Amino acid sequence: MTTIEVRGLTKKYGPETVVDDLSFTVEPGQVTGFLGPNGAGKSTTMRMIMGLATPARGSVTIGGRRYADLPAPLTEVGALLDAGAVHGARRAYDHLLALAVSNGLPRRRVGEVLARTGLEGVAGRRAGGFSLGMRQRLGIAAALLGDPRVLIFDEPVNGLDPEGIRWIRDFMRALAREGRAVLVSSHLMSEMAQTADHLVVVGRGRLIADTGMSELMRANGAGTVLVRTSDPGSLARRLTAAGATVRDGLENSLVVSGMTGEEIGKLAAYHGVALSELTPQLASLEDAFMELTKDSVEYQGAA
Ligand SMILES: Nc1ncnc2c1ncn2[C@@H]1O[C@H](COP(=O)(O)OP(=O)(O)OP(=O)(O)O)[C@@H](O)[C@H]1O
Repeated sequence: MTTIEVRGLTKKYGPETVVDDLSFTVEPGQVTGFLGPNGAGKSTTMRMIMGLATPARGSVTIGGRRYADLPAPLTEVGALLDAGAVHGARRAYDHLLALAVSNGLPRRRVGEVLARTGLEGVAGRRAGGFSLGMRQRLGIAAALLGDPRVLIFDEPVNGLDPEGIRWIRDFMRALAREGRAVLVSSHLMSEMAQTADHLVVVGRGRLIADTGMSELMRANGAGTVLVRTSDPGSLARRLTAAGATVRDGLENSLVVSGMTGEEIGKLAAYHGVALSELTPQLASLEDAFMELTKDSVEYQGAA
């Protein structure tokens, strides 16, 4: 099983320390969200993992070896760092074929990754005419060419429409289910809450938190569901009898923990109770992130 081990990683640009003594591990079989405000050092860290920037101190290894020491890097680690990096005049198929050939990978991988990313239909089209979503898919196809155990994605959903976001999210989860180690950066907690199993939070280049998503949810009261109905009293009794914890919310609502929205909906339907609202609460998680990173946001907006 291949992991990424980041140990004491430090990077300076001039007098600025942009990554500061950072240590964390990216485990296989899960999506690790790399979260932090703009300028926190996420891209720089990812570039150091991929051997594209040199650390001032510290080390990064993939399966125990530095990127530069990997005999066939594309078969160990794939990365999507900049979706715009494809030559616009190149056809998608040719772009992938050139990468495969120059890295000693079998030609059949091109067809396989085009199929996996849903690009077969546009394989003969020039990348310059691709939408952002298609360019992202092409970048992901390139990252998958060597069938690597480790994948790194820098802000992959930035600028995508909801369907594109959904596709990338599901794709990352599928890659993790296959046992791969997936590291994905974002500056949005709401995005990570729906994608990541584990979170590494950074601010001003420093580690702020390294935690399981579910632990963070529990610690911050997320995972509760807001429920509204015309007879909250009787629904509260039924929910409590079913094992949930219920407290009164604002304006006659109930705040329920210990049951998912789906379970609450089914229970209400079973008892013939009409619900006017059923909303999973993520806000407290967003608040927790703001609180964690408030001292490390570079440009504070005026309140
Ligand atoms: N090549 C470079 N030369 C000088 N400074 C740089 C360079 N690359 C990044 N920086 C600076 O390093 C800091 C961290 O940038 P980085 O892009 O790693 O952050 P980030 O967390 O990925 O944020 P974003 O989401 O905005 O890309 C920023 O202050 C940035 O201006």
